[in-house]
Amino acid sequence: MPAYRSKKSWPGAHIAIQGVNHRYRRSSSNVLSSIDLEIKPCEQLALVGRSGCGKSTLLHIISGLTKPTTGEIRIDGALVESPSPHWIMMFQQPNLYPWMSVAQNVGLGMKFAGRPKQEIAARVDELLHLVELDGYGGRNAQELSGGQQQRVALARSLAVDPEVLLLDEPFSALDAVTRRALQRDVRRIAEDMKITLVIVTHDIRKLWQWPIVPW
Ligand SMILES: Nc1ncnc2c1ncn2[C@@H]1O[C@H](COP(=O)(O)OP(=O)(O)OP(=O)(O)O)[C@@H](O)[C@H]1O
Repeated sequence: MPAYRSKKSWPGAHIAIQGVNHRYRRSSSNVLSSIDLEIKPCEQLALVGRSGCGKSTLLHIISGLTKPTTGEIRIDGALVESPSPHWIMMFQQPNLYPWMSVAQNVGLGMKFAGRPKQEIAARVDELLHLVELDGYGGRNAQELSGGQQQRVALARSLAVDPEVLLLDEPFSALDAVTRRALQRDVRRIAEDMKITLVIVTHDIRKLWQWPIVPW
């Protein structure tokens, strides 16, 4: 696995989940009740709980995609109020654009951010090397296997240099060997790039060597 040394001089992002309650609009009860959790800079944590207990909802709240009914999320002291390239979520489906090449998918966030073409091309090459997809840049995204597509999704997430990566069971549909390799690689990359990492799952057997917080 190629190494990547972070240029960040800081210790990584700290996440504070404070008094979070959440109730969906048409629901009669809370999905989340009084959630308090502190995640330290560069910590790598697995939240494990039964199906339907609210794990995805909590990740959506941390990422700013969903506003909690009450309570708040702070990342390095700043209130999370909306999605941001600084805190990125990866989903079970890689959600690549099938009509685009692998390189175009990986570079999309940088393109939207207005980065120059040459910088995007160099960064995409670096990231494809990091996720062990050297030479795949020109391939069509839909020609890749499920594991390779998740590697592309990982490279795309890393392209914007996030501080926090939230994994909503992104590897659960993959075979055991591929899943284990991807988890090992994402943990190694997160350590190198000083990214705080949170994964959620209802299936503890699908985790590979994570510190676990039971729900
Ligand atoms: N948009 C929504 N509107 C109403 N209810 C929702 C919505 N999204 C999720 N829920 C409900 O909230 C509860 C928690 O859902 P959530 O997806 O957070 O659970 P989970 O722990 O991630 O489950 P799983 O392990 O099966 O993925 C479920 O009962 C679900 O039906």
